[in-house]
Amino acid sequence: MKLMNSIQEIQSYVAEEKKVGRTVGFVPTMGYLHEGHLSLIERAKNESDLVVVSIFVNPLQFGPNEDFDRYPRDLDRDKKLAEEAGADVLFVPETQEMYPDESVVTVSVNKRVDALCGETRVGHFDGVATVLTKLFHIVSPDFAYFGLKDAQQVAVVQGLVDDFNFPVKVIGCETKRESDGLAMSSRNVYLTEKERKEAVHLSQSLLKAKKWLLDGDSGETEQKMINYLEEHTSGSVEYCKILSYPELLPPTPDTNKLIVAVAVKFSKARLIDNVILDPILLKQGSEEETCSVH
Ligand SMILES: Nc1ncnc2c1ncn2[C@@H]1O[C@H](COP(=O)(O)OP(=O)(O)OP(=O)(O)O)[C@@H](O)[C@H]1O
Ligand SMILES: CC(C)(CO)[C@@H](O)C(=O)[O-]
Ligand code: BAL
Repeated sequence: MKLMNSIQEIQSYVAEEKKVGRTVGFVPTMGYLHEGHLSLIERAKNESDLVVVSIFVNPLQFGPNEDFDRYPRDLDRDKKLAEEAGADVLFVPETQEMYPDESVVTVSVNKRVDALCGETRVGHFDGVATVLTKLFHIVSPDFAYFGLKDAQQVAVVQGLVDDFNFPVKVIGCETKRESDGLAMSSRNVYLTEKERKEAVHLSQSLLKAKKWLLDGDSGETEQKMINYLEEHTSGSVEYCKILSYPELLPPTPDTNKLIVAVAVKFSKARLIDNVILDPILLKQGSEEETCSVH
């Protein structure tokens, strides 16, 4: 695996590879890799000739009171894990390399950002869209892999790619979970022992929501989820929402994909999770196809 820090170096390397007909799979990350990230790298390896992984903790997507400064970092461990999973190039730019001018031109997204994390982390998706616009130009991927744990990010990035005609296929990949159902996340390391035990209730609330949706409407189910999470965790519930996916609008009888999404703030970690459901299969009670939580 080649480690690259310079934009010019990776751009020329990828250009040479593409000249000889190799396809490029890209996995953008903020590092502190876990099995969720590794599953994206492994999938990219199966589907493309050259796998590029980036590690960049993007300051533009963090709010002023968020955890940019203490975001977990361990480059030596990441190098080893990325290589073992099949990365060919690990791109790790410094902030100065990505944003040499303080007054960087930013991308502003207005689609699929008025709900969920877009509503509570104002400006977050502008930061994500800005860094991905740069990274897509730098890496020129044919395929870009994203985890559905961040389902809103997948929806927003798909909108960006469609509307700005990026020649890249966005691939949303299933959420990897710990054995008790907790979605893997770099931020899980911030949880205290007690919070780690409580955190299982995020995925449990999604499973319960499936049952509650059969008995009641989405408004009632959202309230039941809030009550459940308030009862079973010490965290503060930021949202429990049921919306259409990927549009992220209130569901109607014609909605053919629903997302049930939660965000809970613990003392040092804000965790999110979701499940994407097919309302018709939900009514028919097909467990397997309606829920990817377990
Ligand atoms: N459990 C998971 N399963 C599959 N993909 C994941 C998982 N967790 C993160 N990813 C994906 O990995 C990519 C990089 O994410 P990132 O580096 O922010 O990791 P993270 O664990 O989501 O971190 P954070 O705790 O900051 O949310 C994103 O596309 C993200 O959706
Ligand atoms: C896609 C991404 C790497 C952009 O900084 C980040 O939002 C993430 O890790 O999900
Ligand atoms: N995986 C999401 C990136 C963020 O929380 O900023």
